[in-house]
Formats: sequence, structure tokens, C-alpha cells
Amino acid sequence: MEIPIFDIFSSRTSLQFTFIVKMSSTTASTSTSTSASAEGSTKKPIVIITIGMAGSGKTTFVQRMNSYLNSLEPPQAPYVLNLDPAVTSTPFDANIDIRDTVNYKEVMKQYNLGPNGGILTALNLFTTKFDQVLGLIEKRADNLRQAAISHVILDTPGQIEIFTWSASGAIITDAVASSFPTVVAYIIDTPRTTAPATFMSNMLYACSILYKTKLPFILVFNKTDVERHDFALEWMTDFEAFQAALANHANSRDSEGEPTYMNSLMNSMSLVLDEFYKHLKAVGVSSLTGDGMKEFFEAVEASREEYEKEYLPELERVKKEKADRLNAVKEDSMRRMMADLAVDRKRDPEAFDNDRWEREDDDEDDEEDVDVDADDPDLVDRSEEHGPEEGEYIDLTQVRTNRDVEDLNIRWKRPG
Ligand SMILES: Nc1nc2c(ncn2[C@@H]2O[C@H](COP(=O)(O)OP(=O)(O)OP(=O)(O)O)[C@@H](O)[C@H]2O)c(=O)[nH]1
Repeated sequence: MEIPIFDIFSSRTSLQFTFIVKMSSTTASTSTSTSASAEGSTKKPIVIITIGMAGSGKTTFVQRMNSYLNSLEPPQAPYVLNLDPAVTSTPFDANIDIRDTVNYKEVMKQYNLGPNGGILTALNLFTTKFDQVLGLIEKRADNLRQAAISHVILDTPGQIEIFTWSASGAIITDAVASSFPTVVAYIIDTPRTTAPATFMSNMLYACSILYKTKLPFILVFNKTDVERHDFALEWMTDFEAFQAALANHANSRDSEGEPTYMNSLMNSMSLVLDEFYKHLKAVGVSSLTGDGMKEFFEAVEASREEYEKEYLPELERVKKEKADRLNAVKEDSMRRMMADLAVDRKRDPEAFDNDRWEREDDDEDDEEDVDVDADDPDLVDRSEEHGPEEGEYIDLTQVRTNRDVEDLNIRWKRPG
């Protein structure tokens, strides 16, 4: 069932914005379900933001989460958002789909962009309407609260830079996290991460997203049906094991047998990342078989607690700090204005006391100011009586009014 919510026409981009909220049959039935648990009714839905490199399996994982939650007893239907404008088809029925709102190919054409720029810009455009998206989620969340546990799942494009430096990524994460408990699920292609250098580069991306969003973070080692993730867990907990893997990896030494520049750099960076690993939960899953999903959702529930204990107080602190800063600026302006008034009064107490705004004064002033027609001269019309005789002309750069013409009786000879 599709309910068109609104149309927004952007004159700048000439793009048609249309929000469509799709209510899957399962979602709709859950909202009317009366078998909701008491615990579930008190909980806000938790938002899972799925982020990861292109091809890591985000979309497949979103579908796996969807089917896992629906298979629970009682079934829990998540609210799914597709934020990938370039995806051709999704295996799930998204409740809100960016493709209903922005045509990224049209964005590419209009802004003269390539596919990456088109996707980023499409998401930026969509982000300008994100408050309305939140409104829709909030509305549905009231119904979803009736389910035992409820989730809002975001599938995102593989352009990971959206979440490392682009404004839209920060707007999306900040907006959802200030309204709902939120967790980032960082999806990793496990079989493609077995080389220490690839592993480290993936971890550095994860690290920058963690420090940018400051949200509870779960590393999801996907595709464990192809490659188990034990090696990754070992590298994360045992620094020496990672160093040994680095040393044994091909091209780790140059022709003179010395560690290569890359090797030394990674060695040092692994020390830095050691601290970062302490803040993470890591689970192995197979989006293909469903293996590890139970552990993943346990990590999600633990993240809810982390959000409430750590993120929310921090959010409140930042909000208060901002409000305090604003108040301080206001108070300072007020103090300076009062000080100026005191100086004025001291200098000339009588003028200060008389300096009061009176409505009658204002009305009188208005009359004087507004009645401009009285003196306002008409422009010279060369076809009228004061116009020049045959062979004469009025130089408009010198004569501006009829009165000027009359008073000065100016008639210049037309230049020969
Ligand atoms: N064997 C295996 N393959 C998987 C698994 N998860 C995803 N894949 C495959 O990995 C490929 C990429 O999966 P997607 O879900 O499209 O990945 P994505 O991260 O959404 O890709 P982008 O949208 O391009 O960023 C597909 O061929 C999937 O079938 C998994 O757990 N096991």
C-alpha cells in the first residue's frame, strides 16, 4: 500500500521531491497487533545505521535483519529506509526510499557530475528534507512501540566518504541520534579483509566514523560463510599477532631486507588502533545463511544501553553548553546596552527623559514623511507644452523638471 505524503518542487534543481511511505503488510499488521509486550510498549525503536564499503553486503545484511526480525515470535517488523539512490533493486520493501524522492541520474545531468558525485549530491538534496523523514518515523514509531522490539534500519550508499566528511552524513546521524537510540553497524567484507593492509585501512575508516558520530558502534564481519572472522578478532585483541601477520605478509620488506615504509607505518598505526578497538563490539555474521544474527541483535540491545548511558548525557551536555553560550552572548549584549543607556542619561538627563516614543509624534512624522507627492516633480515630457520648439531640444542631463524648464526658460539650440 502506498501513501503519497507530499510533493516538493525544487526550482533550483527542477527535481520532483515525493515522499512515499510504503506500508508492508507485515508492518501494517504489527501496528494493529494487540499482542504487544508491555516491555516493548515502553521502548523507543532503535535505529541501526548500516555503513560499509561498496560490496561489503550492506543491502543483503539489511534484508537479513528484516527477515530475522520478522521470523521472531511474536514477529517484529522493522521500519526500513533505503538511502542509496543508485541501487537498482532492493530485496526488501523499503518504507521510505530515496529513489521515490530524488532521481540521481537527473542530478548527474543537471549538476554535470559523475556517478559518485551524483549519489553524494542526491543524498545532500534528500538530507534537506530529513526533518520530514524523522517526522514520518516518529509517527510510525508510536505504532511500532506496540511491537515487542522495534527497529528502524537505514541502508546507505557504499560511498563511505558520506559518513567520514560529507555534511549529509553528519546531518543524518545527528538527526536520528537526537531523536532515537542509535547504533552504527559497520559492515566489513571479511574474505576481502584478510590482508593486514586492507584490514587496517578498513579499521581506519571505521575509526574515523566512530569519532565523527560518537555513536555506539558494532563491527559486523560479514560473509563468514566464506571466511571466518576469527583472524580479525585475534588481530584486534592481540597486538603482537597483528605485528606477526604484518611481518609475514608479502612485500613487507624491501630489497635490502628492511621493513618497507608501509610496513613501518602500519606497525605504528596498529598501536593507535589498539585504543580504538576497546570501544567496539565485533560480531561475525553471514547475511547469506543468517548465521550470527542472534549475537548481532544482542550487541544492538547492549548498544541501546550504551546510547542511554553515554551518548544521551553527552548530547545533553553539548546542548546545555550551546544554550549557555547563547545566554552568555545575550546577557553581554544586554549589559552593554544598559551601560550605554546609563552613559546617555548621565550626559544629558533631560534629553534622556524626553527621549520617549510617542504614538502621536510618530503619526505626525509619518504624515510629513509620507506626503512626498506634494513636491515631487514630474519628469519632462518632450511632447508636452514645455517641450522644445522645432529644432530645439531639452538636455535631460541638465533639466529635470517642468518647473526647472519654466523657471529657467531653458531652450538650447539642437546641436548642428
Ligand atoms: N557469500 C556471501 N555473499 C554475500 C553475503 N552478503 C552479501 N553477499 C554478496 O555480496 C555482494 C554485494 O552485496 P550487497 O548487499 O549488494 O552489498 P552492498 O554493500 O549493499 O553494495 P553497494 O550497494 O554497492 O554498496 C552480493 O553479490 C551479495 O550476494 C554473505 O554473507 N555471504
